[in-house]
Amino acid sequence: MNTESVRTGAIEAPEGTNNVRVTEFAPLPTPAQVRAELPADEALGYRIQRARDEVRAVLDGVDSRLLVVVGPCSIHDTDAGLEYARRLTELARQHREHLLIVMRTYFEKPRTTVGWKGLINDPMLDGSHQIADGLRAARRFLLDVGALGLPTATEFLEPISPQYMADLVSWGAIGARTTESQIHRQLVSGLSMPVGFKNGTDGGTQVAIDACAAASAPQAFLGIDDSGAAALVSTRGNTDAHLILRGGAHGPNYSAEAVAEASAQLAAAGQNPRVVVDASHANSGKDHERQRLVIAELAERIAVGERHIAGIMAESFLEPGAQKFTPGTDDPQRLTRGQSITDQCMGWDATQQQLGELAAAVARSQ
Ligand SMILES: O=C[C@H](O)[C@H](O)COP(=O)(O)O
Ligand SMILES: C=C(OP(=O)(O)O)C(=O)O
Repeated sequence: MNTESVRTGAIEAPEGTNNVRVTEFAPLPTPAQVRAELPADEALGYRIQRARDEVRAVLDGVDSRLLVVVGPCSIHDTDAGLEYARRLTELARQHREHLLIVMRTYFEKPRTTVGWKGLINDPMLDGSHQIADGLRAARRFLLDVGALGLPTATEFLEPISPQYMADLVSWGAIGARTTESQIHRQLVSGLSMPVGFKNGTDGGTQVAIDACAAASAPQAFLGIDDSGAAALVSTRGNTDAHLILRGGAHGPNYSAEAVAEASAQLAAAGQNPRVVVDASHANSGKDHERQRLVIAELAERIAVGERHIAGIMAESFLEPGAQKFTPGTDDPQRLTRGQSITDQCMGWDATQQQLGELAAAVARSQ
């Protein structure tokens, strides 16, 4: 049936009603297969458990350090990503008394409209969508970063991929575009690590506070199990859900007043009043130079005793800024090494300096 046959009343031979717009179903390896191919050893498992406990302690204010979730907007080149991880490992050691540094290892990108959707979705960066390879590449990268002793952070964008790699992640995020989604709230209720919900793209914090309440409750929903089979998933609830302030359509929300207001809203809702502040996204107008100013202001406030800020997020890579990249149009071989192909990032020198300032601020506050 098409609009012409509706207009004329002509009856066409039925083509079936199922999956009319699907062009292909390509089987993927199961989560159990990928985890068996790329296993985590016992020592790494122990370190991940410990890092999750430390993140929880910082979020709860039991550990007086500052959580710092820092790294590229997205991982598109695992070799450059690993070079960044090695450098960050050194900084994490240097500042371990004051900062708990967790590396952003983001493999799934939500897009405002269309664009490259991350290493899992398109690991060849050419629109070929070799997702089986993407899942393996993401897992391998997490293992390599884990082997350096650096904890990892990622955004969970949909409910299938976590089965392939969430065992290697110490801190998770739900993005501004999906915080209101019941699917994501249910997912978080079963995730093993602390997870932050971003405020909405309009700047609204209530959706994220509602998300924390939904995620902390036990849930039952449709998912997949280790063998990739559809399953009824029943969860205990994630009591480590928290709020991330990332600014919104009406501007930033990292001011002392905005943080205090969000914190009071959280407390009134019975949620953790301590928040993570994202120095990037709408808090910096997606301008990497502005992240520096945001972090400098937050450091000053932390130094003089502001207690509602449990953590800071920043986007950073080897080179400053970002380069325009469209899969299928631009040549991945011509990309500048170590520079973001999604949001603008601080370069390495600025990153070193900003983390130093944050560590000094925490030291002054203690
Ligand atoms: O952090 C990533 C981006 O802000 C988000 O994925 C949206 O990006 P886009 O507006 O370029 O699609
Ligand atoms: C997509 C991200 O952020 P937001 O959801 O705040 O836009 C991100 O942190 O990569």
